[in-house]
Amino acid sequence: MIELQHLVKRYGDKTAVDDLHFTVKPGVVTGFLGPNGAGKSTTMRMILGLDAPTSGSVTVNGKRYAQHAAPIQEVGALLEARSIHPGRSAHNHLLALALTHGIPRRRVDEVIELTGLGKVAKKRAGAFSLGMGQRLGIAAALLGDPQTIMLDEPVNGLDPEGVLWIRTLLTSLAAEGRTVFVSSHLMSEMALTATDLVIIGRGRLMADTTVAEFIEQAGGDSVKVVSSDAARLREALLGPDVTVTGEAGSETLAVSGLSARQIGQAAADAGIAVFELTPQAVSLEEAFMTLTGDTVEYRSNAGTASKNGAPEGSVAA
Ligand SMILES: Nc1ncnc2c1ncn2[C@@H]1O[C@H](COP(=O)(O)OP(=O)(O)OP(=O)(O)O)[C@@H](O)[C@H]1O
Repeated sequence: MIELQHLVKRYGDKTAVDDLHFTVKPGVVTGFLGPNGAGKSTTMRMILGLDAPTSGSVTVNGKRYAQHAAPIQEVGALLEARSIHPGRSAHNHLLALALTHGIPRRRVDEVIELTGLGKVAKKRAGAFSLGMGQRLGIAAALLGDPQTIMLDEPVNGLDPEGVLWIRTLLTSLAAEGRTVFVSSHLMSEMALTATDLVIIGRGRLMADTTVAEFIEQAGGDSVKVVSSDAARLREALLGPDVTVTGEAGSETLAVSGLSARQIGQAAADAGIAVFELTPQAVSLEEAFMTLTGDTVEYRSNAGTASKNGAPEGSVAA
C-alpha cells in the first residue's frame, strides 16, 4: 500500500507536484497517468525518498521508505534513469545487489529466470538492447521479493513482445496480492493492464478512478443500431442494465448493456429489419486528452494532427 498525503514538491517557483492525495491498493495494478511533465517521475522519486517533499508525506506500507529496515525487500522500483555498470554482466550486477542487501544468491537465478534473461545473463550489460535493459531493471526491482512494485514508464520503447511480457508480469504480480504502481502517458496501454487509475496533470490530481469507470464515463461500450422501427426495437431491447438512447423519429439508436449479436437476435425475433449494427469503440486516448488537455505543458505546433497534448517525439521539453 502506498499512501500520499497532500504531497507537494516545488523547484523554485515551479510546482511539480501539487497537493497529491491518493492511495495505491494491493492486489491490483494501478496505472499512474499524465502527459509529459505532469509530475509522475517526481512523485515516484518522493515515494522512494530520492527527493524530499516540500510538504505533505508519503508512506509505503505505513512507513516512509527510509524508515524500512530493508527497503528493497519492501519496494522494488524501476525508474527511468538506470545505473548499471556497462562492463558488468547482468548476473554479476544482480549478484552484487543481492550480496549487499542480504538477499540469498539463489534469488538471483530466480529473477533471471522470471525475466527471461537466462541466455544473456553472462553478457556485458552495456551491450544490452533497450528491451533487455528493461528486463534487467525489472529483475533488480524484483530481487528483494518486494510487496510493492513501482515502475516508471516500463513499456517505453519496447517491441510488442516486450510490451505483452510486461503486461502479463504486472498482472500476475498483482494477482499474488502485491501493490503494483506503474506510470505511463498512454491511456490505451493502461486500459489493457491496470484496474485502478490515478490521473494527474501539472502535478494536480485529475482523477482517482478505475479503468471500468473511466470507460463508462467516456461513453461506455455501446452499439449503434439503425432499423426499420426504432421505437418497437427499443421496447424489445429494454431490460435491467440496458440503456437505449436515440432521437424521436430517428432510425438510429445507441444501445449499451447488450452485444451486437444479442441486439441482432432480438430484432430478428421481433421481425424488425436491421440496416446497421456497429459496436462503437470508445477512444480512451481522446477521453484522456480531454481530461488533461488544459494541463499539457508542451504542445506540438499548431496545425499538427495533435489536438490536445503532444505525442512523444514532438515535445519541446
Ligand atoms: N530537478 C528539477 N528541477 C526543476 N524542475 C524539475 C526538476 N525535476 C522535474 N522538474 C519539473 O517538474 C515537472 C514534472 O516533471 P516530471 O519529470 O516529474 O514529470 P513526468 O510526468 O514524469 O514527465 P515525463 O512523462 O516527461 O517523464 C516538469 O515541469 C519538470 O520540468
